[in-house]
Amino acid sequence: MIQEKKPVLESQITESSYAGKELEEKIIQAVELLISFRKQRDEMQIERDNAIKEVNRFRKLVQDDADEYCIKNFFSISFSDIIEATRNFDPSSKIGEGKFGSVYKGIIHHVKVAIKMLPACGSFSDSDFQHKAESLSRVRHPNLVTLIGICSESRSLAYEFLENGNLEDHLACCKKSRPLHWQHRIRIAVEICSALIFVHANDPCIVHGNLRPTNILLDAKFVSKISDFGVHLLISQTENSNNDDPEASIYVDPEYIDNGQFTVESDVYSFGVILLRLLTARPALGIVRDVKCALESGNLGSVLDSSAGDWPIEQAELLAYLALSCCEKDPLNRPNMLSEVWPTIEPMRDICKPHSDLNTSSQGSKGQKRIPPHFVCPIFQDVMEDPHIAADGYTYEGDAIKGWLYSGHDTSPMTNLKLDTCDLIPNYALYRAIQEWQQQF
Ligand SMILES: Nc1ncnc2c1ncn2[C@@H]1O[C@H](COP(=O)(O)OP(=O)(O)OP(=O)(O)O)[C@@H](O)[C@H]1O
Repeated sequence: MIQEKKPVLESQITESSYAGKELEEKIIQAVELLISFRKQRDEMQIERDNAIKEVNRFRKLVQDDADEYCIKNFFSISFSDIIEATRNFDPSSKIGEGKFGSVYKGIIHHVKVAIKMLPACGSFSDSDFQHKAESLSRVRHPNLVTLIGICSESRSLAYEFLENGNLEDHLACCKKSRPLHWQHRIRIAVEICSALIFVHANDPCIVHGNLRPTNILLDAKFVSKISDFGVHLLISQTENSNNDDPEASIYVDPEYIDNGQFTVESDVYSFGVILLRLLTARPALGIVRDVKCALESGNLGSVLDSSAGDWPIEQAELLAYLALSCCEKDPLNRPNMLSEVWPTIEPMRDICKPHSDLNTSSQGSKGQKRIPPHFVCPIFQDVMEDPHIAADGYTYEGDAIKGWLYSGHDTSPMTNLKLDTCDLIPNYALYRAIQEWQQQF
């Protein structure tokens, strides 16, 4: 019996010894593969570490460049410069009067500026004031009026000068201001929203706290910019509480009146009242009630400002409801700027022509200059003011690409491919080229 099974067993032994050898070889191969994978992993880790170092070095370069850019574009002004620019505070140089003091126009270091005189006797030292103002000047956005210099001695702030005055004058059609077309108004709403999202996301968060149409200024192309943001940080508490303008109080969050604290929701409230003013141009007093009544009776058209042209009723209603929700008494019931207001109003930009097409005839001649195509934002189709490079290598207007990304896109607006990163890098070279080109006209 055993003799009979012997050949079978022997062949099985031989087979298993082959199988054993095969397994051994496979194990050796697997170990070799493992060693080579480990080697590759180590090499890749080194590559990754080097790439991180490179990215950090690049980020630092960009940051240094940004700091240098801000420093170069921010200057300390002597009191004698202020006196010269305002022609010794000549009334003819005065362009406005706010709750903190007068505003003059003038030219400093060849730059046209608006000089805001703050109360001289603040509770901050000159260096504290300088430091705070410099930090504010670094917060830049195309829809914020840029603070370009200060005089600590006289507590003066020099801002970029905006040619088309404030939004209040355009809504009230005073000081020879013309009514704005509804397309302008919707764009202005989108721009204010974008700037507010930006300052609220700043670290530390900046709440405007005094948002109203006199603080929304329009540049030569009718692009709107919020002025005075952060000014309350440069003024002592007592000076800050000095607000006896009844018109201004209509824009103030009722919650602030109760607890004395400005919050992000306070700006949402003021934004709501501004939106109602853009729609109706009615006096701010009673505007919430009037628009509510008109909506309830299904007759929003009766309160819309007809001097703005034929409002698209669907969008106007959407804006009116949005504005009313911003004006809710309880801050918790107000919408979030980024997640609720922006997605509602940003798409409306599509029905508005670019600012340049809406300009009045006085800007007509500017349309004749040939615009280098790379100066034009692929999204806004307008000359860029704040060009930023995205991960797809294309340069866009900062506001446009931020809006694109904030609204949840992670693809390139040009190639439709997924972006490796949502990081944006300011394109200073292009910015300077555009500035130089614009100065030729
Ligand atoms: N950078 C600027 N460019 C052009 N005009 C400006 C500029 N800054 C201010 N002005 C003009 O001066 C006016 C007064 O400005 P200011 O900010 O002092 O006061 P306000 O906005 O009327 O009120 P508040 O003191 O509540 O801010 C503005 O409404 C605007 O017409």
